Amino acid sequence: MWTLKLSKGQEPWVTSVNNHVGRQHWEYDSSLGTPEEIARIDEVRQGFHKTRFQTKHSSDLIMRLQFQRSNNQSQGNLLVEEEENEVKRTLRKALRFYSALQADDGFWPGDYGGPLFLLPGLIIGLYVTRSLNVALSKEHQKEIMRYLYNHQVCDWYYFSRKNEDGGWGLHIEGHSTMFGTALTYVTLRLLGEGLNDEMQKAQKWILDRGGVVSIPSWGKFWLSVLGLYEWSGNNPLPPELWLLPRALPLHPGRMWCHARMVYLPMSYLYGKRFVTSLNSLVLSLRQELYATPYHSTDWDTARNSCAKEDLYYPHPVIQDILWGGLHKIAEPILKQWPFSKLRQRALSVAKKHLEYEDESTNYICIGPVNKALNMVCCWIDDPNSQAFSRHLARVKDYLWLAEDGMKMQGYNGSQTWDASFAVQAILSTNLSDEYGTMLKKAHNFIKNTQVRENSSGDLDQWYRHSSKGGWTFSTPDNGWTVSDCTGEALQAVLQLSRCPSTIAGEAMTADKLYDAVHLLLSMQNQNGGFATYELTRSYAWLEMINPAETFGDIIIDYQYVECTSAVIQSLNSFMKSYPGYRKKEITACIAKAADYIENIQLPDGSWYGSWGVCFTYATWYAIKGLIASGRTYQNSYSIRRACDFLLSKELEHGGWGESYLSCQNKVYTNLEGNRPHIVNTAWAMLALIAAGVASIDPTPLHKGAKILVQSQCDNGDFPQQEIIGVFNRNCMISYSAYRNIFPIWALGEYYNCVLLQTK
Ligand SMILES: CC(C)=CCC[C@@H](C)[C@H]1CC[C@@]2(C)C3=C(CC[C@]12C)[C@@]1(C)CC[C@H](O)C(C)(C)[C@@H]1CC3
Repeated sequence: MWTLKLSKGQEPWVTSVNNHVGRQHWEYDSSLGTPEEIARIDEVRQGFHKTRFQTKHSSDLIMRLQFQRSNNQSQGNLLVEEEENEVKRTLRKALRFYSALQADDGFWPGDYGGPLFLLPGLIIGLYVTRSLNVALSKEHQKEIMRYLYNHQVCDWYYFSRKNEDGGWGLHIEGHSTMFGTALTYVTLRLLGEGLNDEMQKAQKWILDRGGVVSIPSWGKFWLSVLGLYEWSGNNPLPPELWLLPRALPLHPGRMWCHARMVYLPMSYLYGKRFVTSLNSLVLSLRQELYATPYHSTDWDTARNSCAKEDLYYPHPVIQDILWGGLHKIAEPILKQWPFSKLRQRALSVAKKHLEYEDESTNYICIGPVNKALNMVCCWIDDPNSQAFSRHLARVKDYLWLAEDGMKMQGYNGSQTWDASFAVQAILSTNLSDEYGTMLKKAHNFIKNTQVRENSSGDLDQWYRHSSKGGWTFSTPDNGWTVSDCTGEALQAVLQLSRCPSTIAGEAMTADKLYDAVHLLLSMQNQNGGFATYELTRSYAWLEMINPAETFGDIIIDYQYVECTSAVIQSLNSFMKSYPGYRKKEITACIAKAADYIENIQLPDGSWYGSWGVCFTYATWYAIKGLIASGRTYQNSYSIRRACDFLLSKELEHGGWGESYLSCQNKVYTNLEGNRPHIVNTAWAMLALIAAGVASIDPTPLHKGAKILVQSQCDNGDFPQQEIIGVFNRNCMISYSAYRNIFPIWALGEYYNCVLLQTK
């Protein structure tokens, strides 16, 4: 049976800065599990499979079953009094349930899946490094295949295009794309699948669109490594960019760290034109995926071809001219002596940066894409290297098992982020006396996950911002601190520090809080806004050279309303506890940040959300930020317009429900059938309550609360609904903890700030 291992890292090659606290990974042990337990797991798997075309999001049930089995002592008052208020009863049940899902080390493990282009990168990476069976047991491979088949788009689902599907999307809820379909097809073939019915449908999907030549650039890249596509059919990814002066706007050191860290190993492999040795499977795939014979493909035209299903960000002409020039003029020159020396030099500089990233993240890497790529880079240099072994040992940190199978997550988890929200949600209920143990544990977790030191060496040389005092999204072993992750964690520990230590445990010491504040203050941009991991280092017009057709806004680290608001809220909270510390700077920072938020408000009163779906998420953040900066409903036109926007989107029968289409189309879109979504409902309610709308008319809040109360499951859990996270405009990602955290938070605020106040 599968078990989820928490905060464990005793195996060789795995290093940690905090003794592995927060690490989560799955292991299979055939000797574990009673027949009943195994049958129950099969049952939830079948349940997902049966309804997979209607409910595309899994509900993280295998983990829930494990917690149920381990009989985790749930807390709180088990005797729910008959006459108790319905909202309070819902909250008690919800907290009791959620406390039973908490790990001993204080975090809430969970599924961070959603994108479908991540597993193929890993499987191709493991295949070319001949490590598929080393890193993944047969059981892993079985669950991975279960996952992939479970998320194949059904042919009868899209009635209008009967018998036309069988592909895979960019993410679990999306329409079929060449990127998803071709890479998943290849993945299944590498895992040993033959041309069964499902595979034939997928193959037809690909061939009907002219074959794999029109896969987007990241797909072309992976296929080239595998020998399924020629390097000459890729646009150049010159490692020489790393040799340019930093003053140039397009220097990689000035890009968004995710783009920088993905294009770094890509340029290394491109510079080396690495291709795995061809074998019969690869040769067969060359026949299966191309509509015309492989060797007659026009690779030059293929460089710029992209299937219409995948095209989210079409290349501007200037990009085609740029790549064309580099491809036709620069690349041939760089192959000739003495210019080839330049390439060698660029490759060795790139390798140094790769090593730095690997080491400063304990081989986790900043994300799932460069994780797989860096691993391949280490292997091609030395298959027996320590570095490669250390990479293999961290593969499991990205894999998650649920009833839909085993997936590759978007990060090595969302541990710190979820724990920080969870604390704020629990505190909002005012039931903390009953849930002290849960809070104490979470408090310890957040204290244990603060990043204590900057990454090594001269930060500037490695294009790193400082990280001391910050928090990452996942664990400190990942090393990359984020502005809003730091903001949310700081708010959580500050709120906890105001609770009696008998309930919440010892407060964090002032010096550590100062470190966090210091870091946050160093991250504010000229215009007042905050970006994600670093300062904005270059210009938005550089987006012109974004080569990834499927993602928008990836080239630089832009400022975001979410990040800006989280920082305002945390600094404001800090000022309450430490009014004298860097007061002038903090006050100025908050005022400027609030102006930034106001400046980017959209004409309809909303804000566009970049990391959650979508206008409801960002508008919640914006309102909270503006309120924390001292503005009020009464004195701020901006807040009033924002509230009007949210009120105008409430559904007829109460609640809010926003579709992921809002993110890609940038237009507010209800979920199909105008259904409410508990997480959107909670965000909207939290925003309206914070703005004080209840004192004007509490009816919309009563209606929202009713939706939340009615949605609760008998055991205190809440249902998993549509996918609620997003990145780079077009790809969706799961936030599995939100279904518990946000209804608790919104009902907590509702109970204390609306019901009790209007009694
Ligand atoms: C296009 C590429 C490189 C794909 C790999 C996926 C990453 C880029 C995604 C996966 C998780 C992800 C959505 C994340 C974020 C950035 C983009 C990430 C890292 C951040 C840190 C941005 C700031 C956000 O407020 C928040 C903290 C919620 C997220 C967390 C996850």
